[in-house]
Amino acid sequence: MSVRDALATLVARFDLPAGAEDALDAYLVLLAEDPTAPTTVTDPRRAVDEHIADALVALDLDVVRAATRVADLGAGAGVPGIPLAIALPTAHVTLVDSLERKGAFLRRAVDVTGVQNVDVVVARAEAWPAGRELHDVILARAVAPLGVLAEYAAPLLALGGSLVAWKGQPEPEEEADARYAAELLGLEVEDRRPVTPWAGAERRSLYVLRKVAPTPSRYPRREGMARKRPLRAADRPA
Ligand SMILES: C[S@@+](CC[C@H](N)C(=O)[O-])C[C@H]1O[C@@H](n2cnc3c(N)ncnc32)[C@H](O)[C@@H]1O
Repeated sequence: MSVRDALATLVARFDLPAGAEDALDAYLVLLAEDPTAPTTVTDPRRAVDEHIADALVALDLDVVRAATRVADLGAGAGVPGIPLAIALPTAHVTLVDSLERKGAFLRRAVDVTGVQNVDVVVARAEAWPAGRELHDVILARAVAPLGVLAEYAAPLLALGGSLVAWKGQPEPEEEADARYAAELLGLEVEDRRPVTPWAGAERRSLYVLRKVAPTPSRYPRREGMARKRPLRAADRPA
């Protein structure tokens, strides 16, 4: 199947708005042609599956379809935030990455796709106070273990909002740590949805952690701590 045919299939599968196919195609061209693109998946046919379909599969979740204020933490080359911003033109999407060179690429991606509902923030997720409690959905793919993501996301979510995290097959320990972190942060692990973004994709799931209580103001801990000293189930007081 050609790249255009594969994109047209995704447009139909996810009922994407007018103009989405051209915008996604422009994004694929940028990934393929910009030598600074921060991804190893630059071949457009592979990128349709591994970037575009993998991002859009989150539209299977009602919380994502209904989102109005979204942030993609550790957006890198723009996945999943750019494809989802194209799919959800009435949502505002903030792409957050800690590195300026990623921010520069993300700004180019916003330009070439023509998306109007996106802004780019260069900051660490845990050092972005302006984002606190603003979001109904936080997205994260390939950024950190689930418990660490919970600490990044919880303060940024409004009550009732959800962290949606792309995961392969986490070890039971990662899941146990995430459940413990969630308890401390005011989150609840609500769903682990197996997904098949493209034919043949294996062992992929979306975790949904909903914010059910205010996050204590001591979170996030200071920059780098969530990663360096993650909240662990093994440290649960007896
Ligand atoms: C492996 S890349 C994944 C990029 C993209 N989400 C994807 O799936 O293709 C991880 C990205 O997260 C960023 N990152 C790591 N820790 C971060 C943090 N605490 N806050 C913001 N960005 C972070 C890195 O700079 C990098 O661009």
